[in-house]
Amino acid sequence: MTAQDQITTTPAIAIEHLTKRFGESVAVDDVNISVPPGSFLVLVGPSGCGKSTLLRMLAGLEPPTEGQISFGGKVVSSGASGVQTNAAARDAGLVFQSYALWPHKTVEGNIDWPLKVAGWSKQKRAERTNEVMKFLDIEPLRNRYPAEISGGQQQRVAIARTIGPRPGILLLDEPLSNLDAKLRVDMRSELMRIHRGTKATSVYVTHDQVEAMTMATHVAVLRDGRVEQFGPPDELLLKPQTTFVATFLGTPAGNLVPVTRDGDGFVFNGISLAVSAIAPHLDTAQLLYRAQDITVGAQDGRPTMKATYAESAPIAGQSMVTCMIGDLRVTAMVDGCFRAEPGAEIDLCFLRDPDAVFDPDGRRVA
Ligand SMILES: Nc1ncnc2c1ncn2[C@@H]1O[C@H](COP(=O)(O)OP(=O)(O)OP(=O)(O)O)[C@@H](O)[C@H]1O
Repeated sequence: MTAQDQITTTPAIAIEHLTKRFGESVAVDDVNISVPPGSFLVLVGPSGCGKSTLLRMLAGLEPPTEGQISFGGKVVSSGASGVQTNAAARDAGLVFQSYALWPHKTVEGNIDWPLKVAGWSKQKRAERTNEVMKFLDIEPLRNRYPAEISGGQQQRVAIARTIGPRPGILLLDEPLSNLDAKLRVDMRSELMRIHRGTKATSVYVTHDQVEAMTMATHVAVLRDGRVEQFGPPDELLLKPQTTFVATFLGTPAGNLVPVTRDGDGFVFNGISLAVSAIAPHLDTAQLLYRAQDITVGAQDGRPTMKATYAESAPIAGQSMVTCMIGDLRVTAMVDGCFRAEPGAEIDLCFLRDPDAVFDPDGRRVA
């Protein structure tokens, strides 16, 4: 069952045939995504793939050229009919990469302002401001100005300001990218707590696949404005439908080995890696091997080939070893600490059959 099939209730967000053109260039190209209420949808992909443009259309900051967006069954943007509910009336809160706090307002003033604009009474505003400051652990900062608090604290204030009016949809555009590595990891857990606490449906843009895989209930991998694959994170990781997804997701990313049919086998570098029966209709293919399915050192009965050692990095008690077979970069895993002289010849052993087989165009065939 795909993520799409699981939607039995009205989707919180339904994106249908959504396209955005800027002159001749297509930033978002016929995107279709639906998610149920309470989902954490992550839009992930390389720079320029259209993530921010898609989020800006969800926020009502950019009208679509074609297609439509519905929130809870109500159309909020439509290229055809010209419906374009303005940003403030969408029940959606937006958190940017740059926190954009009002510099002349205190922390409390920043959080209070959107409530005031929305017409909340003074007492209700005070109650809600205190509640979100407590929720985000920023009460002691209430009288400070943005310039007097750290980047991580500013980010918390920006989030508090956005969730204050209780938006049904939370839109987050690379909100952690200005934070250092440790704070990013802490804030990831924090954002998930906030997501659960607010019960909002969240859409989160990132180019960091680790962030995507940790936080998402649903992931859309974007490439050149199109959805390459959409589904729960595990489905994308375990069953990538294209070589792009297979090599974009996962830590370390999967290895793709180009092979050619030779008799009964698919051969790379003169060594038969798999029986050609796994893709009988193909003369050439690309085989996916996870890093953990390749190691250093020959083993009986398993295909082994010579490679040139490049580098290694420790990862959770293992070494992630990078080496070259001709022009092909391969990542393997070795238990414990492994180092060699860069340029040294090592044996690489393929421990298991390939995880997936792709045709020359990058589509999964097995
Ligand atoms: N206002 C605009 N006018 C013209 N082209 C634009 C405009 N905004 C975005 N684009 C183009 O649309 C494409 C998608 O841009 P977008 O910012 O959505 O990508 P992104 O995936 O968010 O990238 P990044 O991760 O680098 O922020 C890019 O080719 C970009 O140059």
